[in-house]
Amino acid sequence: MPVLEAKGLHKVYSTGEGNEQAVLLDIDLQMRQGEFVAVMGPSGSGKSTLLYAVSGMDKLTAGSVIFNGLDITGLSEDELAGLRLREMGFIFQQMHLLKNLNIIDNIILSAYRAKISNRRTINKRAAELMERTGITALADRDITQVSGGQLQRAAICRALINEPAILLGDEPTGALNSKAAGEIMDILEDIHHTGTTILLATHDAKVAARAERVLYMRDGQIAAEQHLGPYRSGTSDLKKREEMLSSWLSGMGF
Ligand SMILES: Nc1ncnc2c1ncn2[C@@H]1O[C@H](COP(=O)(O)OP(=O)(O)OP(=O)(O)O)[C@@H](O)[C@H]1O
Repeated sequence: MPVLEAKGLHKVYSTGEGNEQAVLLDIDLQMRQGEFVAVMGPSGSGKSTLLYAVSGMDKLTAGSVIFNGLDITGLSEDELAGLRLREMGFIFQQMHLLKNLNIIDNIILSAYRAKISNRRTINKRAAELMERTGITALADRDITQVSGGQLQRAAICRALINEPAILLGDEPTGALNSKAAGEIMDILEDIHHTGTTILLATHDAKVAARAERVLYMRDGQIAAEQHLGPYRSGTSDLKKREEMLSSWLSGMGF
């Protein structure tokens, strides 16, 4: 059973004075458990909208999303919020960490909200995640006292605290320099290898080269896709994958 199955996703925005803009056009997408998929495409092609649509954050004009066998299209806002909290992890620029909480409290907050574990288990998992992402020493820091890369590591810990079935990322390395971006991708790669399904939107071929499959969106449609196959971390293979992907993308005018 696919972890995520989107059928005929169609999204139309009203742009005022009776004008409408179709942003997603009959998109079909299936992701298997543990798969790592990257979505690329020009600015405005619909990548973020696709992520919002599959997570139920945006209402569809038509189509359905089946998540772990459950059709989520007809769920209420509360049911969707609960599902996202427990089963989906988000690394979106718009979902900032909370300013009045330190790093550790930002990470554990959604675990307390989800009420699926006790305090001891939550704290243990947070400690493991911080260790894995190299931010243990920053647990008590205010979020204004850490770097952009460290904040992004904390956002990854927050996204994973409830052990989601899928991790969704919108430009997870967008605000980072290339060294910090590479480190974040190493972490996501490691998370993928432990079995987490990942769907990322990115402009960066270096980021997408880690994925097993890359979708290319144009004008609200998946215009093409490239199967790169599994990537073995730390191998020189990454450069080759990136070159192959870049030439595929330039063939499509990206
Ligand atoms: N709330 C909205 N109302 C109207 N149009 C919108 C809204 N949100 C997005 N759009 C439009 O939908 C289209 C797709 O936007 P989306 O953010 O999904 O693109 P994207 O591929 O993620 O772009 P980028 O790479 O720049 O982030 C754009 O033309 C955008 O202007």
